[in-house]
Amino acid sequence: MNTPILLSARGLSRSFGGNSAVQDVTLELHQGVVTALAGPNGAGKTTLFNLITGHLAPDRGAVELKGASILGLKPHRVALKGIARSFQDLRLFGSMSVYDNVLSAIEPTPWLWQPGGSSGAAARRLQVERALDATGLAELAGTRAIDLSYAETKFLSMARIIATGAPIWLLDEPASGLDPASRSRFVKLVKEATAAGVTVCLIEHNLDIVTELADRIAFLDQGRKLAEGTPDEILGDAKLIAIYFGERRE
Ligand SMILES: Nc1ncnc2c1ncn2[C@@H]1O[C@H](COP(=O)(O)OP(=O)(O)OP(=O)(O)O)[C@@H](O)[C@H]1O
Repeated sequence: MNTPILLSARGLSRSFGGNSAVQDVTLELHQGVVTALAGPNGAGKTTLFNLITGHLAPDRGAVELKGASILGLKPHRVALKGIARSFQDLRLFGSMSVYDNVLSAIEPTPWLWQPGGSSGAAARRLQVERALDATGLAELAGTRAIDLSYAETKFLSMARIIATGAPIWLLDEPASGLDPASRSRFVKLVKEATAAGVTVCLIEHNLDIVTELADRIAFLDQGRKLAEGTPDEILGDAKLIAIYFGERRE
């Protein structure tokens, strides 16, 4: 990898009771690079995100952003440092409009990263409008989130991330359940962001999307990182593919 390491997680471990959800996992995210976390259900992918973003505390390990530890920071502090994330359950405000859902991600409260730190109301409106344009939601700005289609809610979740201007995106199954046309739009959106320098780590089960988007794949199984490499290396490894599909069919 030729670009600098932005985010580095080293030796992360976390157990729940006797269940080792994440065991000694090391992951480095390089600037502008798309890294996919792949692996069967229960492999530890979402837990790894939670350990990086401060939603869970690791039993062991380190997390550094540009060489400075962010371990122990609360999730909103991690977000303020420019690490935006999405959730499988999206966490939208159902009774609020599309516009307000996005605006709430960048209100001048200390819970999300503010590019420049001092953007005024007009600048925030512009950020919201740009994020809605980028995600194709501009015409739905006044619609309540609860009235959106499934695909539209997924793009609204992306719009909330885009509006923050955060340079690092951690996306948890952002394209799951999308129809082919929406999937293509999603792929284009991520490609545009990475072309502009955004660093992306995504959890994704759809191997077509992984192949299209990922520069690197980290493959997890039962809490351990079994392998990391290019999509060709990982998806061409018969043993890993057997683990992936074998476990998912159980
Ligand atoms: N808060 C929790 N309490 C107890 N066990 C948990 C908790 N969070 C995760 N686990 C367990 O940790 C393991 C890893 O779960 P995790 O959700 O990280 O896997 P995953 O790879 O993201 O799976 P999926 O692809 O199904 O989303 C699983 O065995 C899960 O049941």
